[in-house]
Amino acid sequence: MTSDGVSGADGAGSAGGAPGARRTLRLWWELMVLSRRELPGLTAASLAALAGSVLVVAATGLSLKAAVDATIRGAAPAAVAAAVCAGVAYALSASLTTLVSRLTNTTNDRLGRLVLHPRVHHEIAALEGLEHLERSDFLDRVTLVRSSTAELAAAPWSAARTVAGVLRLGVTLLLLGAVNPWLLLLLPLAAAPTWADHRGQRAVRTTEVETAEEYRLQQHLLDLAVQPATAKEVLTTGSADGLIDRQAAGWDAVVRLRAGAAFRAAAWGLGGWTVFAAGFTAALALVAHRTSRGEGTVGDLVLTVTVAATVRQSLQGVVTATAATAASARIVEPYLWLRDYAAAARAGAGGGAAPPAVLRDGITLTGVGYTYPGTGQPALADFSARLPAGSVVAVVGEYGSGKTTLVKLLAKFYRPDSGTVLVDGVPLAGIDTEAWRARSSAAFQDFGRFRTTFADTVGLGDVARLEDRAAVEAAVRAADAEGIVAGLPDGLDTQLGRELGGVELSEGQWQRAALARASMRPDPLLFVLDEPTASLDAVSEQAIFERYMARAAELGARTGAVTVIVSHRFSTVTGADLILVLHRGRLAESGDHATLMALNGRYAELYGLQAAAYSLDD
Ligand SMILES: Nc1ncnc2c1ncn2[C@@H]1O[C@H](COP(=O)(O)OP(=O)(O)OP(=O)(O)O)[C@@H](O)[C@H]1O
Repeated sequence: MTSDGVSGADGAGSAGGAPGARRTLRLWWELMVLSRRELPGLTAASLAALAGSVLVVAATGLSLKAAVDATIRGAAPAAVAAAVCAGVAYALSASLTTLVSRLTNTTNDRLGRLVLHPRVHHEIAALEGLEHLERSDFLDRVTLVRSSTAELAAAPWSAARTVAGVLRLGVTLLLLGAVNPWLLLLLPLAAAPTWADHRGQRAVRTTEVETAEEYRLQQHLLDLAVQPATAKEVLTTGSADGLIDRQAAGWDAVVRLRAGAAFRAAAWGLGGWTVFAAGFTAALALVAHRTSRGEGTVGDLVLTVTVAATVRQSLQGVVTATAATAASARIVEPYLWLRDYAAAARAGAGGGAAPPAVLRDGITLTGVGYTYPGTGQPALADFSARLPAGSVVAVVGEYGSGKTTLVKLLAKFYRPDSGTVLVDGVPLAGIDTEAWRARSSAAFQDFGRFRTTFADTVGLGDVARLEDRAAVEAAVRAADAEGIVAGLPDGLDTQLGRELGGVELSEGQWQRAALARASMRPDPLLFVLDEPTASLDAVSEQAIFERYMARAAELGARTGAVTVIVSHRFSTVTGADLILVLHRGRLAESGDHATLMALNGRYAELYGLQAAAYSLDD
């Protein structure tokens, strides 16, 4: 996937920008429908409690007025009945508010954790390639969305609570308007705190997105100092204090900016409330004055005092729900952006052709170039080579010469910026990525440490055969890892990872586990070994290479697979059918060992230097 291929993601809004109102409404609706489908009981109960909370406002005020007027008229039964109604409505109004909160929080929590969280992870996992994992705009949003799926699920409920709050406020003002139309002026004044709060929240949101990168950096620095994988180096280099100081400075900067935005939001809120409080005070004075002059009933006065008191609560409800609705854009924007990104990536993913069952001709690269996003220098430029079916191809070259980039392009982790890759004459770009991956195997130099049982850490190389003991054992043998398994307390069933109560493997043992994992697929067309022995001693290295050369020959004969071995150690790849020598992202020389030695160029020079260093013969 190229960065161009996903530029449509910007359609969801730039960093901190609000998504369009129509898209937001559509997402709210979608989430509500999802909530009703996944949690029908909870959703129905939440909606019923919300509707009830509107009705009890009118019921409280009207029954109190009726009780007072009936008392003054001397109609005792009516007064008692109205008083009972008022009491019940009042009690309900208090408990319904709490009930709405509890029900919606439970609904959101469950929908967020059980439905949305896995969905987001599936969307991310389904993305082709690695490029997105190296884009800070993508990572910023993933960080926000992953930690806030319950908040995302809460977004439509915040909107529903805003609507219910506005209805409660409307009912309240209608009752007041019936007493005196001047009291309706409270309505525009009620908008002041809502608007001010909205403005403040927008500033908070923008600051959060702006500081997300700095936040991640300080989190990374903290992790460096405390995680076992890096703690060794941190302790040896004595860099803990420096790292923690830098983390503290980063954290301080984030907190200062976020606290500043929160303070400004609070100031906006206070200003809005002051405007409303002035209007509210004037309204109460007006009604008291009119009642004292006999221009209304005592019931009107009670109704006004009671209902006016709930104006504050209703307004508070609207403000809180509006603020929560506005704040939900914090999570709605990144969620929609990620969905757009995934959709654009899927649309740009191109073809769905099946890979060939057996490779007959091979893989041909013509003029292939690739530059990592954000870097000016091409990692691979104008690269052309034919990797014949059934061959072992070695890729050698100094650090940073583009070896790993080449194998990542073959594995379809990135798409070339220029040139073509053909698999038996069919463009790799047009081959379905998942299907191609299902016919590729790879062990990378930065191999994963899967802390599962040893059997699973190997079996995950071919999920379909995860439970197939014979396949797992064969893969273990291919990676010369039987000795490791024999030394484990529960053999293949040993749990790995000390932090999970299991056994910790050495670097070389982890690498062999990764090699075994890469040997799980039975019939790959592409078999990549990127520095497969970097963590192994010289004897193991030789043994591994011999096994993999034999496996390459067997695969080559059966499926025409191309085995690509990346190595710094020239002596290990002399038996390869084809050796590609990379230099600064370009193909400097190619041929088999004898041809390259006869050429007496770069390969011969580097081979000679290494042979001297390792005291090896040609
Ligand atoms: N994810 C990345 N983002 C940006 N630049 C990268 C990335 N990966 C590699 N590069 C750059 O691309 C160039 C080629 O890197 P590559 O990893 O392909 O080289 P290599 O020959 O495999 O190196 P090594 O022998 O150290 O593994 C280097 O300059 C490297 O800095």
